[in-house]
Amino acid sequence: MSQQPTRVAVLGGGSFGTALASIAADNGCTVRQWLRDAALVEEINRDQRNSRYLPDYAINPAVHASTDMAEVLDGAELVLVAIPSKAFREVVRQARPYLNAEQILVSTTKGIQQEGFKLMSQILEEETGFVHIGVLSGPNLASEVAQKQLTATVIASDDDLTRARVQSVLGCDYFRVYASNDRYGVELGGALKNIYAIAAGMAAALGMGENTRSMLMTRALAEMSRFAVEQGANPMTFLGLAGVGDLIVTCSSSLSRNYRVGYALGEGRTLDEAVEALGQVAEGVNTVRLVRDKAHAEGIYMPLAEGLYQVLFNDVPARQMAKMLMQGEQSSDVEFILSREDVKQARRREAQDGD
Ligand SMILES: NC(=O)c1ccc[n+]([C@@H]2O[C@H](COP(=O)([O-])OP(=O)(O)OC[C@H]3O[C@@H](n4cnc5c(N)ncnc54)[C@H](O)[C@@H]3O)[C@@H](O)[C@H]2O)c1
Ligand SMILES: O=P(O)(O)OC[C@H](O)CO
Repeated sequence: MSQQPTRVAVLGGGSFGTALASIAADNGCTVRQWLRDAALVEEINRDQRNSRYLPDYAINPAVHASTDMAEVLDGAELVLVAIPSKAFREVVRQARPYLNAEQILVSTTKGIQQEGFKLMSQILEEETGFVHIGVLSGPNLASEVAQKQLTATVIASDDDLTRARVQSVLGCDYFRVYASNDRYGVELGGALKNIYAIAAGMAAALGMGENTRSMLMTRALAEMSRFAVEQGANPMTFLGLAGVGDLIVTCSSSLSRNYRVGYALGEGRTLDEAVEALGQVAEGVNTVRLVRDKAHAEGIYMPLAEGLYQVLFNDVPARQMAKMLMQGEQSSDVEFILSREDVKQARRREAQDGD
């Protein structure tokens, strides 16, 4: 008996949503994509192009786009939500009347909601109360995924059906889907790395070298893991694709929007100019503010996030901030091996001995 193709709905007509819709269609799924822009819908259905977000890429003709949420969600077994964090809850609310508890809902969005410091899968949970909820995150520059460059990602969920279904719908010979049950850690990794990608873009524009980039990325990983542990995530997740993997690609590539915002700032543009020139969402701009405020409130040591916040929102020149960061505490390399407190104590003793 032949199996029916899986019915997949993608909410969002941006670059990542479009790339994922095409993968699912390549895998033989029945795919519908929801967009609010009628002209783009027409273009996708007529020309198999998304000239606004993925201009150079031919979309699988089996992807059917629509502005009609009811039509897109009708019969969908898997729903991928690829909407920027600012509009995420609003779109899930629009979708809610057409969703049912049998469906699998997966967020692909790497951002944080200001109210309550909520991650996107928590919003899916709050708005629906469903059990089949997951997060897709990893080193996944949409345009490379669309070009079928060999890529890997992570599906994170404590629901094994969600993990297995996403692996079968999206996994193919150029896109590998690894599984995790640390949904919170995977999702936090995806959101946090955007902060450091802005800093890396800025460092590149300022002509800083490869040693600097390596230091920045490695200390970013230490900072992200420190924050994650304080929030109750498993720090081991940060050794995987959704942690260090995504950090590497986003801090290294001018295809990253966050990196590009940082680069523009490093060239001397204002934040408003940098964001406007990008014309798309760089989630890290908002995330740095939220994470910095939370770190402040909870006494978590995050010098890089603090420094970037000062550059972005308090007009501190990036070079001056880099200098200040180099004069900060010389602490432990890997805090899970040698604690920051042990390093501090040794330095205090050394200072006393020197007196
Ligand atoms: N682009 C990537 O390389 C990539 C890769 C992995 C994950 N992501 C994550 O996926 C999320 C979505 O990314 P993307 O690149 O597909 O998005 P995008 O920024 O390219 O586009 C977002 C889409 O959402 C739509 N949208 C925005 N506000 C809306 C609203 N109020 N109502 C309805 N639609 C709205 C836009 O019209 C657009 O179609 C991002 O937040 C990002 O963190 C992106
Ligand atoms: O373009 P960015 O900076 O949103 O990054 C895209 C993806 O998150 C990379 O994995």
